[in-house]
Amino acid sequence: MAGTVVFDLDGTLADTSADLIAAANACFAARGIDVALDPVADALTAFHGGRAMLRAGYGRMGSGMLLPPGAEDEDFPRLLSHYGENIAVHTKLYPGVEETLDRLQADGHILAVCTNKPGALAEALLDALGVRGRFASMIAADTLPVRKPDPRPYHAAVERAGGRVASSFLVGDTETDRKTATAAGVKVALVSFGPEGEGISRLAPDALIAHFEELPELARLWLG
Ligand SMILES: O=C(O)COP(=O)(O)O
Ligand SMILES: [Mg+2]
Repeated sequence: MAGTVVFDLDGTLADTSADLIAAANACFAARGIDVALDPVADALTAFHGGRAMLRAGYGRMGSGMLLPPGAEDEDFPRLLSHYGENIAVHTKLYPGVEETLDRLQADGHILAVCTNKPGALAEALLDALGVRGRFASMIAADTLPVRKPDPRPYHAAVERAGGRVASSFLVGDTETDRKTATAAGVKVALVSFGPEGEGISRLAPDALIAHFEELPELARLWLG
């Protein structure tokens, strides 16, 4: 019996860190803040989203610099707009993603995306990477009034894809994904090829995957 495999986007399907960081750095430059996040060292922060990157940058400002009130709320839309215009300059699918999606579909599984990226950006990115058509549904940060780790976006991703939550699991990369799966009552596989490496096992995922090639076997085990 086939089931539904739900994927997180940033840090799971695609390494978006360099383009996300470039967008944050453009905001710091526009403000005259002499701070730049590093695409490799700060990748973990990038996978926690735009606001996390802005806060990290502000936190590294010299003590002589003052941030005006509301700076983050002003910079966030600026970051999103810069990012939207440069969404797939450096971004790539992780190794084996396309072959694995092929395999999962050939095994009869339904594929879905549940991301905390704004919907327009998530659509644009999946299109640019040539994989939008693989996913029967895509629930983003602004599709519903709530986002991950609330379980509702996950449930909606499975249901809108035509699947059943009881026969589904999540593939993700952060604590948000771990919490989402727990709240949704499903298993989670966390990837260990991200910036935290095998350290991500601290979140006690039901499985740790070092490569996408491991997923079809896991799907057979968990979904039948
Ligand atoms: O953009 C974010 O906040 C994270 O996006 P993700 O849920 O696809 O990892
Ligand atoms: Mg992620």
